Amino acid sequence: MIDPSEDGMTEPVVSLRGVRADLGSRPVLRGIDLTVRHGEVVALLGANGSGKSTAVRSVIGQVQTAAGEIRLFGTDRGRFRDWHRVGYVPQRTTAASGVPATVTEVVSSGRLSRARFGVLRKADHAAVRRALDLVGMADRAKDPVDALSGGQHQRVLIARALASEPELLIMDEPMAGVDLASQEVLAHTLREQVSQGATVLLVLHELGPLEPLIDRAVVLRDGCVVHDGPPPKAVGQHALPGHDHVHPHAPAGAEPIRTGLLS
Ligand SMILES: Nc1ncnc2c1ncn2[C@@H]1O[C@H](COP(=O)(O)OP(=O)(O)OP(=O)(O)O)[C@@H](O)[C@H]1O
Repeated sequence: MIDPSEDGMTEPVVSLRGVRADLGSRPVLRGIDLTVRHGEVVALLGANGSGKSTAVRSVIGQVQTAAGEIRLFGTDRGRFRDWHRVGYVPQRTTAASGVPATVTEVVSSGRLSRARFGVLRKADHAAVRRALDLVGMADRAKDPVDALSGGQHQRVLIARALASEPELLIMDEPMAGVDLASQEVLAHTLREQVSQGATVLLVLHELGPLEPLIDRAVVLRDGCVVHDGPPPKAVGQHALPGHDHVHPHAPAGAEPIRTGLLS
């Protein structure tokens, strides 16, 4: 029988094997394995400080790893150069504040990885407009990002990631601090991307409105993977719209694997 892992077509889009990372001399990732296959939507869940952001930041090379192997589209991360194939939405910060950039300028910066010699051409400007349209921000194109609400700002960061028309989207808590209207726009945008074949790795605190999109959940605790499989049901139900909290303990009688995964 042919081992599908040896078939180039089924090479995972993201693969981490035994990845360890230390931050400030403290072990934050303690040997994690994570695989995201073509077209999959994988949620990385876990309590505060469990290592979710560190894991995705190690994938895009923002965190140095102490051991293990990371591959992107089958290539060792150290040798990977096709960064236009990857769209990254960082955990929302106040990065925009004080920066006198317009919405279009911010989104255009996400297209530079595709632009030849760093010059945006007609097709690039069209891709930027498409990305703005996708997140419903075309009418704010000329506004300074400083003038936007938190949810609108997040939409702009997502448009920036989409501007390079990436095959892999990595998002760190895209729904955090985002108003309901923007959450719906983001869920819709993500649905569109997924229906067009995008592969998605999402850091989430709770599944929330993205729950129907999630194929698999990987749960971290103290820098280790404690669950890799179907999204934890108990958590999912509580994370549906109308539930803005996650119970620290699963109800009595719940399957052990689902108990307190996020606590
Ligand atoms: N630059 C750093 N230096 C030292 N420790 C760090 C640094 N960045 C993160 N940490 C620590 O590493 C641990 C994991 O952080 P990380 O941000 O990956 O967790 P997380 O699961 O994404 O948490 P959250 O849900 O709060 O974002 C935390 O204890 C955090 O305090």
